[in-house]
Amino acid sequence: MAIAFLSAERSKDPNRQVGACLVSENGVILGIGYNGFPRGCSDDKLPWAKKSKTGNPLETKYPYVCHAEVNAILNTNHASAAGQRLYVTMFPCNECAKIIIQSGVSEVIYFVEKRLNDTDAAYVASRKLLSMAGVKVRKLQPQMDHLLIQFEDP
Ligand SMILES: Nc1ccn([C@H]2C[C@H](O)[C@@H](COP(=O)(O)O)O2)c(=O)n1
Ligand SMILES: [Zn+2]
Repeated sequence: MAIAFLSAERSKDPNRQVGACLVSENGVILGIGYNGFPRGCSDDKLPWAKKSKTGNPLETKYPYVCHAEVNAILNTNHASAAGQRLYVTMFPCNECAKIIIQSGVSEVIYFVEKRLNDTDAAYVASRKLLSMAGVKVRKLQPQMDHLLIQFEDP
């Protein structure tokens, strides 16, 4: 999870930085991702706004941004994520849940949930899909509340 948090630091999303880390059954790191625009799509040419002043959704980040979970899965060299665990700083949305399921991930370990109530359809649908597909889901109970990384000569 600490690697997922580190990865989230690289996100350019001014409102929310999400990180994910895919590990094998044996705990070997296979892929890391954070939320960002697709490769070759410049951060300077696409909007990071949550809302558009004109009401045009194309002026917001949502149609363009790749979620951290998808990036972590796609960044691995493995054709299938079968048996693997995905650590993610935020509970996955329904679109990510579909990809998590289809790629064969066995377990999702998350840190926080975005949804504020039970009516947020994307997160309710996500839970429903993950449960139906038999993907284990659990909230991390961290054994530490921070991790210090100090850049100095060892
Ligand atoms: N599980 C998730 C949920 C969200 N994201 C990304 C997508 C956006 O860049 C950001 C959410 O923005 P907000 O609506 O809170 O301003 O987080 C993700 O990567 N994984
Ligand atoms: Zn998502």
